[in-house]
Amino acid sequence: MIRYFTAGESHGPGLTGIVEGVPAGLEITEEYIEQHLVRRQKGYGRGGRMAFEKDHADIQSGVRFSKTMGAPIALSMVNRAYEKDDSNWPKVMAKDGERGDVENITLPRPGHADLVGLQKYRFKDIRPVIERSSARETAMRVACCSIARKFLKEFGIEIGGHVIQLGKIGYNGWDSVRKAADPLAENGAESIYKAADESDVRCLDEELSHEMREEIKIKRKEGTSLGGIYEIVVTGLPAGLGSHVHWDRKLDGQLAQAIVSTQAMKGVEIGLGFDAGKTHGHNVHDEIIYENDSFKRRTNRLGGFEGGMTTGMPIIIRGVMKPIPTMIKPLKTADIETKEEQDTRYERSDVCALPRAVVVVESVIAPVIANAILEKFGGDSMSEILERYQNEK
Ligand SMILES: Cc1cc2nc3c(=O)[nH]c(=O)nc-3n(C[C@H](O)[C@H](O)[C@H](O)COP(=O)(O)O)c2cc1C
Ligand SMILES: C=C(O[C@@H]1CC(C(=O)O)=C[C@@H](OP(=O)(O)O)[C@H]1O)C(=O)O
Repeated sequence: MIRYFTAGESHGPGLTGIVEGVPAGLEITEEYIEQHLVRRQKGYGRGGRMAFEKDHADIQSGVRFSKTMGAPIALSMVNRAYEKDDSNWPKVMAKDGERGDVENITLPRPGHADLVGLQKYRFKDIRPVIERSSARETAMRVACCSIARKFLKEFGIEIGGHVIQLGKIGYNGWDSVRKAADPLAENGAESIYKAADESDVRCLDEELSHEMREEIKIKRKEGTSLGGIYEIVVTGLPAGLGSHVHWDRKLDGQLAQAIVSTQAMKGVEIGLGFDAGKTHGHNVHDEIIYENDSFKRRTNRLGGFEGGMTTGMPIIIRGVMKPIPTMIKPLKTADIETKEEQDTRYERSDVCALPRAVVVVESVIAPVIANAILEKFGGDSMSEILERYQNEK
């Protein structure tokens, strides 16, 4: 079973990741990981920080001559924000010594982890909460999960995501999204992300991309922020990953958990999702056919899942990201020291991180699916698992 841990503060010296349970013999390089790190940094609506961070994960252990050894893989990444010549962060984030004149942050931002994190850990300063709740952590998540993504690729399983709604701009219903994404998915879901990456808002539709960009411009000027909805497609799956027999073995539920555990994610839908509740059964269930020696579904409105198991059709899963909590135009908040009403204080922030978040969500679902493969076809080395996969799938 693949597990990963991340450590590190947003403005500390760097981020650390440990990925445990990766079988021996998987080819992995820093260059492979970096391509997804670079993708995560790109997107219209990003804030100033992404202009100078150059995310790169150093492989510290577990890999020899570009192949995994079955041992834990340790990754490390520097925060350029900390290292810059004019940086105050070594002083603010010092691991020892006296606090000196480092100010307390006392104005919690509604929608961020600030107030509850402070209440929970009994801090008098919001800084420690900001540092760990920040989506800076997603840089290391992407690095760790890219290894699982590479594992899946060895089985022909590909993941690709795209933006389908940004604020009020988006596709006109399920069929119009399918028209844009499904022809690409026929060549594997990576075709979806490669096409979406051509757009700086990660939308497959040129006209919508333009409107989304304009919407970000407007909302930035207004001093507010935006979220939206994305769709992730996974292709090349065998039928029967996950299980119907117990709640925590249902793969669709596990994927939802991975997505909602990502900063700012507020919901998940699978296939038609919430729209399935607005129509009748004949518009929802996918008829079964037998074609080219295997069972298939005539349509894929249930997004590749029945009974918590993959049907063998592509997984289609969507998530919603709320608008960014840090905004130029203030909201009201209460100072944690004086308890007086105040305007929130603005610090550098993304206006819309949705295009970047697509890469994070593509990544966080990879270990979940990789573990379903390991559960069914498991082994200690890639050759052993691939052998079983070929014989048994
Ligand atoms: C890729 C990405 C970038 C983000 N950038 C910012 C940001 O610049 N400013 C901000 O206030 N929140 C940003 N967020 C959202 C916060 O991290 C998130 O709202 C916060 O951690 C609270 O957690 P919750 O929204 O899951 O409740 C970002 C989220 C993601 C996924
Ligand atoms: C650093 C990243 O995202 C950060 C996520 C984030 C937040 O509050 O979640 C706040 C911002 O941090 P800063 O104030 O240092 O600019 C973003 O830049 C990143 O994605 O690598």
